[in-house]
Amino acid sequence: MPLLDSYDIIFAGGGTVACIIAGRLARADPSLSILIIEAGPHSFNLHHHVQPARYLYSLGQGHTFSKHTSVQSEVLGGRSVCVPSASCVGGGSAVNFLLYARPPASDYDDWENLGNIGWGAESLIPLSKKIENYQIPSCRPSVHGFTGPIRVSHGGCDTNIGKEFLETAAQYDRDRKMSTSVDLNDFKKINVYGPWHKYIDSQTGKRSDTAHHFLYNLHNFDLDPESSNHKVHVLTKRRVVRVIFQNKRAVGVEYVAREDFDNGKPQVQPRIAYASRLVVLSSGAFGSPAILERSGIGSTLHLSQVDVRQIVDLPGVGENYNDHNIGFTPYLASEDSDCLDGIFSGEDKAIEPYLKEWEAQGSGLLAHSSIDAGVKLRPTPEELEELGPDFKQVWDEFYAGAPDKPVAVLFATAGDFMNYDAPSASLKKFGMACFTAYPRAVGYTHITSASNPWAPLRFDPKYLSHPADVAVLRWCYKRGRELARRMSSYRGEIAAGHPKFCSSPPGSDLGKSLKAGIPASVVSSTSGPVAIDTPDIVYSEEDDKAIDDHLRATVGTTWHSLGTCAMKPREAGGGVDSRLNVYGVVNLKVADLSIAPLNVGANTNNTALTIGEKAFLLVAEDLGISSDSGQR
Ligand SMILES: Cc1cc2nc3c(=O)[nH]c(=O)nc-3n(C[C@H](O)[C@H](O)[C@H](O)COP(=O)(O)OP(=O)(O)OC[C@H]3O[C@@H](n4cnc5c(N)ncnc54)[C@H](O)[C@@H]3O)c2cc1C
Repeated sequence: MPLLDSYDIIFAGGGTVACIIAGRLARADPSLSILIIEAGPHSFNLHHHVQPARYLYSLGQGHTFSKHTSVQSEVLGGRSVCVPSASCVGGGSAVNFLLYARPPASDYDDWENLGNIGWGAESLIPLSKKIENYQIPSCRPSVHGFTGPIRVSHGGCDTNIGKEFLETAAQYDRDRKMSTSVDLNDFKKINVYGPWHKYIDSQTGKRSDTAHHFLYNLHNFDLDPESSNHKVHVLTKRRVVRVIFQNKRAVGVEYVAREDFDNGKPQVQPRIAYASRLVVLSSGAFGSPAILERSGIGSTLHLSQVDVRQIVDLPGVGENYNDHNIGFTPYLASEDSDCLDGIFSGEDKAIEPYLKEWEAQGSGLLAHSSIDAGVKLRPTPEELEELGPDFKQVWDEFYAGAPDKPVAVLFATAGDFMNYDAPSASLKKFGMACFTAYPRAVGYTHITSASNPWAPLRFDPKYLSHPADVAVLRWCYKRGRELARRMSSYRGEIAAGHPKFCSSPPGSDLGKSLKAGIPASVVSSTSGPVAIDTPDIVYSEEDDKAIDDHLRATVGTTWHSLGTCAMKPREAGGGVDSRLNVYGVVNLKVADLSIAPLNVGANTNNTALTIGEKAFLLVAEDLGISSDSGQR
């Protein structure tokens, strides 16, 4: 069935969520004609998608990403930050760092409490089980699924960095537990160090994404929409400009290819595809609000600034931008450490040693994400003191009554994500990565052009503009550092990736004033770790300031953008109702992470997968299709 002008359903965006809904709909009702218009290329069987450990190299190359540069931020010292979002079929699920993480159950209950009936934990946890094929032995069946399409395993091997992180935590952090068999993703566990699993198929060692497990495996699916025998067509490398309405009823979309544009101006007429039953915006937290604004749905102020005629006044569109704020800290590692820096470089000669094992058995470092172990942290009463008054107020208002919510998530990384230079080629690198689970600062994203979907967005994530967000990352830096310097692989710190401390070595006046504690100064090299019972480093006020300055100079995205077409009441700034219908028009839904009304305390892919399953049920119900037949 070659390309048509008219379809039953059109998806604007072919990312994580879209592939789930389209794949399930196509199975539920094979007579449905579906068009997916995706900004990026296909990802089918390409090694930079399916071989897990290549993700960091792909991010550096940028071919399957859109980069969003923020306005300059005063609190970040005038710095702009760059937040890439996925741009390929499969979206984030096809390019992300593969970490399997589920939020605390109370996050979904918070969504429901905003008036979104059917979006609480009781409704969503079964969907999170439905989508997964959990391949970890000895788990609690009640919270996991074993027959869904998305594979979850520990990956191709256990790194010694991950093991040491857990061993060190067990001995050093007496306030928390450690267990090598704990399930950290049971929707409630916090303050236990344990293994961290990944979206990797344990049998093949391949990435488990929604493009391969929902779309590319449809019977008779063809990458070329012109020669396809299937009724699901995917048009790649095109962007949806706007939704076409007739009397506020969505009847199709206008789309363009990049080459149709020159100097920001269309050189050829944009094309239109019609949808007789439904248009679904699934373009992610940057893409979906931008399409709505170009379609005339948004705030009067923002639309008038770009000369778009308003058809629905919806001030919440593009607001409520949420992400997590991350800090990566690099350490030197012993020669025998299992680190992924070589693979991260993307060089064939560095990948070659791992290729055969991956091809033959689906195992080894190529079937890895570099993260084996982590912890969802909540502070003890003493640590709460240390976090200070800015955070205490947030604690009282937000965390104290929600015992399953972590304040931050801390991982050890078997490799250095920031690629700092090591002083000696014989040394390897590992890292500590920590992100704030619920940053208080919330940003925005708005269009700057009425018609050019490649024009930069006016965007500010507002990182660290709330003092509590700085306090959490400062605390995490110190915690990660204490753990790192006790790990057997530790060989020192890479100064360029640490704060510029002013404390002097012990013996100096300042050292004495620190009550003979260990001063904060960076240890550039050492022959090994400190003993477990070594006193903690003592930080002066100046040292804390140095950490804060460092955080402001380096804090970045966790690639977890969400919330910009929030599912909440219209008068509270909502973009969609709890059936995902855009307010003020008909036949138009948004289905992706932009609908999340509040942040979640975890990496966000699992929430996107769950939204995909929920959205499928809603769409199927609206279209009168039995959702049972969409199961496999
Ligand atoms: C680098 C990176 C690392 C990450 N690591 C992890 C991790 O380890 N674990 C985890 O749980 N989560 C991780 N995430 C987050 C997670 O992958 C995302 O939250 C999730 O995939 C978002 O799903 P979505 O469907 O909302 O959007 P996406 O999957 O981003 O899909 C949106 C799609 O819409 C397309 N699009 C945008 N605008 C248009 C337009 N105008 N017309 C047509 N198409 C358009 C885009 O090209 C994209 O393919 C990571 C994300 C990234 C980017």
